Amino acid sequence: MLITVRGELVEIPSLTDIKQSGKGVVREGWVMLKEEKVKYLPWTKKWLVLSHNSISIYKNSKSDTAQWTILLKDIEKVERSKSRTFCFRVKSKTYQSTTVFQALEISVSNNMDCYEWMDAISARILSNKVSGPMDPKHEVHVGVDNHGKYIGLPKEWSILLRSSSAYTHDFLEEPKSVIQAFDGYNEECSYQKNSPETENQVEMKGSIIQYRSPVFSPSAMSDEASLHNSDSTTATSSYDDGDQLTLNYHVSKKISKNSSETSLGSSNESNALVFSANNKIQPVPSIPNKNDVASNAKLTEKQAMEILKVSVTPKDPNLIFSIKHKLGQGASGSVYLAKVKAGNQVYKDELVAVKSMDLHFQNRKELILNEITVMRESFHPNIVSFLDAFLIKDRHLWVIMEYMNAGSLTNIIQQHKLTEEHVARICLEICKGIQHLHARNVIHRDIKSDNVLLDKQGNIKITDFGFCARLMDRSHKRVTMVGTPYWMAPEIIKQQKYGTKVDIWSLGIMIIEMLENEPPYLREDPIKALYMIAKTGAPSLKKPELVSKELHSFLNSCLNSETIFRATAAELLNHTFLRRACSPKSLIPLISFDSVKPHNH
Ligand SMILES: Nc1ncnc2c1ncn2[C@@H]1O[C@H](COP(=O)(O)OP(=O)(O)OP(=O)(O)O)[C@@H](O)[C@H]1O
Repeated sequence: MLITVRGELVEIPSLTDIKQSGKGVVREGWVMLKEEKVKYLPWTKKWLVLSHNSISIYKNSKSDTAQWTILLKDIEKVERSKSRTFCFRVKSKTYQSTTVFQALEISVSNNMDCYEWMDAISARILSNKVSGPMDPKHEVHVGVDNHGKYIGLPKEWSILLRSSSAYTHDFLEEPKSVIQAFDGYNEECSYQKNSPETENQVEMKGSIIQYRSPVFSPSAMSDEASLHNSDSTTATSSYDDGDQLTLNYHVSKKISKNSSETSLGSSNESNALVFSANNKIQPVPSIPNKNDVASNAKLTEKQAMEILKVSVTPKDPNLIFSIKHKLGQGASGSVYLAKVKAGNQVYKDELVAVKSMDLHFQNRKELILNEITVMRESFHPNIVSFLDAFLIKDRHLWVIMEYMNAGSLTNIIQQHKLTEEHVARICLEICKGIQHLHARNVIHRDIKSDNVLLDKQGNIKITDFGFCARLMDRSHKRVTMVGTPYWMAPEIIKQQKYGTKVDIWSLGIMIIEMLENEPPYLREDPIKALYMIAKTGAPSLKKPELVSKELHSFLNSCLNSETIFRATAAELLNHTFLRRACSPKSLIPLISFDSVKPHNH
């Protein structure tokens, strides 16, 4: 079908075409909708279909011809709306032409459905803004010529380096260190395109530049919606209040070592980092091999799904929990605050945190298994407890965790000046959690303030086990480059064999965060930060004179480039500095602020 959009003829495929095309339907279901400006028009029930490049409105699920199609590239933003319960607004870019609507209000059956529609549309809007190359292949061999210049750098790396302050005399003086940091990125390139997340990224064996999925602020509704048929979920859920939602794009660049390892079933390890918009970097998970996860087998996607299916509780979580609002957005999904519905005796807490992941958009399902397995097995007062997991329609995985009602240590660091007694308490609790993991030969690999959560009683716990690795035994070492660059130990960056002590280095960096509000080199480009860590080793404090001897000594025990001289968690627990720890109660003034405001990006 041809329609006119801003004077241009645009071909709109029929629903049969969309379904038969390789990309297919991303999401479809019944909605109530109306055009915002046209007040007198009633809400009408329509069949909404999201494809990779458009949203189409059909009379019902059997109609083949769209009544209306909106190209995603014409959408300016997606935000929560208070016009109706479980409602969101799709706002088009302002055009002169009257052929394009200004804003569509879409109401669905429950809060989660609303978020999932918004997330799905937003991810697609982003992927329509950034399109990656299709299927190029080439060999990349990086080297240094006689004049000290790089030769053979992948184009993406050149761009990154050129746009990076790292491409200055520092790097030009020591290109070998740069190459050492990038070592392993020199294999055959391949590009992947298959999910909102991967579609937003150019991926090759040497690097992935990823534009991360949009992040929403939390929900804004007030009462239970009347249920109308939605294909997306069948049960109702109730929610509490919240604020207006707006859509933001968090752009991130992701770098991984071996994209071949991203294919499921590979037992190799991957080097993966996400460079996020605020110059923080998040890791892209490595494919677990036989030492990761509990499983000793190479997992295909199908096998991972089979294991997931038997690992979850076979119930509809919507009948047990009501979603209140969004707490935050992670790389693999969104985290919501949820209330356990009345009459449920299974969960002792009234409030829980729900991490919801759309498996359709997860091409590394083993990592989710990794997270669930380690959390489930790591029951400890300093590790966020796993409570349950559910799978909705074999697609939406809900991981239920204990709710940490004071948010992350990052929030606290940003709002308060911590005393050494506070720092000692936090280190003591985190060391206990790390020791518990290390005693089980588990390396967390992503210790940082973002992954330390607190509650209002002053309890401190480690979370985010997506990147952890299990060693065969304590003498076993790994080489995978996983972590968040600013917190990464030099041996990981240099691709040397490493063990549990990488977590101790990251703890040292987290102490610097607590003292100076941010880790060293945060203001540098991630690539330069990697280089600086590899080159400099232990970073210096900005104002060492303000720090006690005990804390200096503790920090030095963590931040020793020579791993044999770096302390173990057990050794740190005996360090005199930790004897200065304040009581958990003394942390309460730090968390009395509204630290867990609904997610508001
Ligand atoms: N148990 C919890 N209680 C309270 N807030 C939580 C809990 N778990 C996560 N959050 C919050 O939700 C947000 C996203 O968490 P998540 O673990 O998904 O983030 P991430 O580590 O960035 O993502 P990913 O694990 O997908 O890479 C964070 O801001 C975190 O503080």
